[in-house]
Amino acid sequence: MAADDYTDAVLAEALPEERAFEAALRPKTLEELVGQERVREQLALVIDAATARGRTPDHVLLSGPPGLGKTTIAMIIANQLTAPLRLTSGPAIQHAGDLAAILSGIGEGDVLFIDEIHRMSRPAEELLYMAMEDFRVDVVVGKGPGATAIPLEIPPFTVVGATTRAGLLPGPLRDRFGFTAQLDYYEPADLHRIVLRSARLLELSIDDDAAREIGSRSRGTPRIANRLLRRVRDYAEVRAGGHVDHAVAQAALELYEVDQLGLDRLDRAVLQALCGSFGGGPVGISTLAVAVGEERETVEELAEPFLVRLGFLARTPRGRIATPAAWQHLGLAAPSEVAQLSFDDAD
Ligand SMILES: Nc1ncnc2c1ncn2[C@@H]1O[C@H](COP(=O)(O)OP(=O)(O)OP(=O)(O)O)[C@@H](O)[C@H]1O
Ligand SMILES: [Mg+2]
Repeated sequence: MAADDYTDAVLAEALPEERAFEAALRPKTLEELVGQERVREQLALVIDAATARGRTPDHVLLSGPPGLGKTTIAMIIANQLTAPLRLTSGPAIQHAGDLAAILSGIGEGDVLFIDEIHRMSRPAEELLYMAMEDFRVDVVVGKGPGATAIPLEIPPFTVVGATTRAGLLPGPLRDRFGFTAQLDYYEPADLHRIVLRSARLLELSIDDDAAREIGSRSRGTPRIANRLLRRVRDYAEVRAGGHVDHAVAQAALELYEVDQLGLDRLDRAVLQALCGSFGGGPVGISTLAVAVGEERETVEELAEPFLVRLGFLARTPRGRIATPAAWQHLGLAAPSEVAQLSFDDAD
């Protein structure tokens, strides 16, 4: 079975076709942003203090898993500052010259959003942190003995960096951010509100308990909540006259093979192989991948993190094992020795 035989309903990364849809649902102000109370309050303070002083705010680093609102918050920051937003991304800045070109076009007070900032090249990183600190950089033109450094003054501006891998940022660059927001997975109550809000924007009629059901299957991730809502909407339009009640939401999610906890077909296949074929483990990840007909990377990157987060799967020095909760989720009785296992970290 190939990867695309599995549903992509619960993929945390954005699917190419959903950009416009996502853009339409993005909150535009901090007040509209659901959840993340601490981050919201801290950011409001950063923005208000800067506005009161008539200065550009500190550089902001947003870190956290895909789909939790980093791009959304970057746009909100520019919006609340009524500042022009310039967008770029780490992979687009492979040479220091790429960044110098961007910096030379910066205006006073601009917000420069650098998505996937951990993927910039090392020379570009160095140029960036000089620019962030001193608002000037030396752009080296030419090579070898004939090379000359041309100073470039940059008006005060604010960098908003986003990363799913804050640990990969070099210390000196990380230190240039005056404010770092670490985004966490959302609570079911927040996702419930996000689904209701999105339904309102989509002019979709939905019952409260249906919205809660969709939220609770969204793996703590607003992007997944919005995607599931869209699929439920399709189902409701074609099969149920457009209105989403609890039964419609449940039937649609069942059709898309997203279970009560947000596990999809691949997640369940992994758990079933682990508990069925391998008696709960321990089993190596490669063997487990072969058993579900997948690449090792697919299992490791798509299924395992969520199963570990749920406490269904543990990585031990001898291989992956199923926890008692996993057996329970599959409706199976765990062998008695599982209850006594200790869960060490494999790496
Ligand atoms: N706090 C929130 N309240 C309401 N909607 C949200 C919130 N956070 C994210 N969303 C919605 O979830 C979707 C994904 O958010 P966003 O694109 O900002 O995620 P991201 O962290 O930038 O993801 P990636 O790492 O893939 O770039 C957007 O459509 C946005 O509307
Ligand atoms: Mg983003």
